Amino acid sequence: MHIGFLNPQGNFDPYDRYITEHPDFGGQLVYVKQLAIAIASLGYHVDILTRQVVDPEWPEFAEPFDAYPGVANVRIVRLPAGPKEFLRKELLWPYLVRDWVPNILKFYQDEGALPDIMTAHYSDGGLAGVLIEEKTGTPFTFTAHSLGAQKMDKMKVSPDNIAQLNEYYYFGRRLMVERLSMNRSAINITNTKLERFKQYSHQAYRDAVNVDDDTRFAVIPPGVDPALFSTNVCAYNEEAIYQLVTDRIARDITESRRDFPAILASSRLDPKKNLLGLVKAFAYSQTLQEQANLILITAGLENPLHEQAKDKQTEQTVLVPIREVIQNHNLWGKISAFCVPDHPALAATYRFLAKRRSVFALTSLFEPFGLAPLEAAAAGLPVVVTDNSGIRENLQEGGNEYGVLVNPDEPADIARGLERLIGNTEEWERLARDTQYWVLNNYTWESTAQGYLSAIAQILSSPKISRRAELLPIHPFFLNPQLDDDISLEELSRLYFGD
Ligand SMILES: O=c1ccn([C@@H]2O[C@H](COP(=O)(O)OP(=O)(O)O[C@H]3O[C@H](CO)[C@@H](O)[C@H](O)[C@H]3O)[C@@H](O)[C@H]2O)c(=O)[nH]1
Ligand SMILES: O=P(O)(O)OC[C@H]1O[C@](O)(CO)[C@@H](O)[C@@H]1O
Repeated sequence: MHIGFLNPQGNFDPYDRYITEHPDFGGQLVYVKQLAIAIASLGYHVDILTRQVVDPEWPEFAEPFDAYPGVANVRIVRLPAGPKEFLRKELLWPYLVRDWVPNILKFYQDEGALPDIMTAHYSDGGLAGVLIEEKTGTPFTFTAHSLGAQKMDKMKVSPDNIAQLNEYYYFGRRLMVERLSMNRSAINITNTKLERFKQYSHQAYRDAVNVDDDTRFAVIPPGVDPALFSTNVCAYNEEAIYQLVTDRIARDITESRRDFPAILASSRLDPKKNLLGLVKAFAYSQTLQEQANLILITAGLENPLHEQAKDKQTEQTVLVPIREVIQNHNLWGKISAFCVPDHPALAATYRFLAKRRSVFALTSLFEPFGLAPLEAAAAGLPVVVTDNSGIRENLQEGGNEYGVLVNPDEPADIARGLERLIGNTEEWERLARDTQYWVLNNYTWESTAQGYLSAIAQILSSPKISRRAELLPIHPFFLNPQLDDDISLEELSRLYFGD
């Protein structure tokens, strides 16, 4: 069997140099890479279809074909879409319609056959899935990873700010495509039940899919790579990374505090990750400040507390407010922020900081799932996690507790969660040990791959007609993108706020 993965944004670098640096590298790309490799290792042919980027800033993404070293059966296929240079994911829509999808069809026409099925990732992959199926009948699964309506909720989109936010995020296009993708996919794949029942039943997706219909959903949890994230492995540059972290701490933290445990977060600089809430929690709690430093590992910037983000929106919505809290509460010397070069380095950083009983925090305003706390726990850190996340249902599996849940909107509650672990050796050791064991034994990419393969087998053996409710029409903008036809603010408001 031949499976295509539709994933236009970000890119796939065989050596993972950019996972912790690239602005559009996040959980989804880790997920697609690991899943593709796991499926291929079970004997299937996989193509990861992505966008060709010819850009001196990201030179590794220019070649049309690539592969992961030592991995058979996975091709990375890069096809042009619009301008040559890297574009953030929100700007890709028209180029996917005009170039990327036609280029995919041409590529397979030249090869003689299309894949048997596509797996589409995120709304942009979903659009390609919809258009390819419309033209060729090739079915697709849809994995949203993160839905626009929840992002809008947490950004507090209102009639007053919707126009301004839509200019940057293109929420109209995103919601419209998400509705189409969940409506027309053969199966929607979610990380958790909560994602299926709660996130997909947002009113913005009404009439697109019935969340109670078991034939339309498969809940398949993601995995963690134990060759990277565990306490029993060493990164190729383990000692060098320990030195890098020591140097960054020495650069930012007052001398007498440099050996303190860390409250550690690692994420993209996106407002939804709520690093601001974490900084506020640290500012709120004298207990935390007396016993720990706050360390923020953020993609792309060497010195985020002092260096401007490349993107104005990121600077204004994430970094400026964080610096204000630090300034107003006199937290300089207690906070460090930096980036690490790659995923092995991130794992090494976790191991280094676990030795001093640090705690990992993911305080996102909302998080569809959250690979980051799974990775941190696998590398030996206990985790404090937003209760507005898909992973929360897993953290409390079978009456157990594998992490401390906190309300991301309440800095005092985040502080309470952290205080349970910082300086509390017994509790720290219990949670670090139990959570690591649980993650490494339950979250494997092989079982994610098995979940996809059984969903795919079901799709390929069932008659097409039974897979769908009423089909939603494809909006004209996604057939031939003309600005005049773009999803209007009225359409977006109707979708999001209801009639
Ligand atoms: O500065 C950085 C940059 C990247 N990473 C890595 O990026 C990934 C982050 O993944 P995740 O925590 O899952 O967040 P997102 O990038 O936002 O991923 C989306 O897709 C994931 C897979 O479906 C879901 O788990 C998320 O909830 C969803 O928001 C992890 O592998 C991290 O190691 C960092 O930790 N720090
Ligand atoms: O915050 P959003 O827009 O929902 O996007 C989440 C997505 O962003 C990325 O982290 C980076 O583009 C993807 O890996 C992930 O699926």
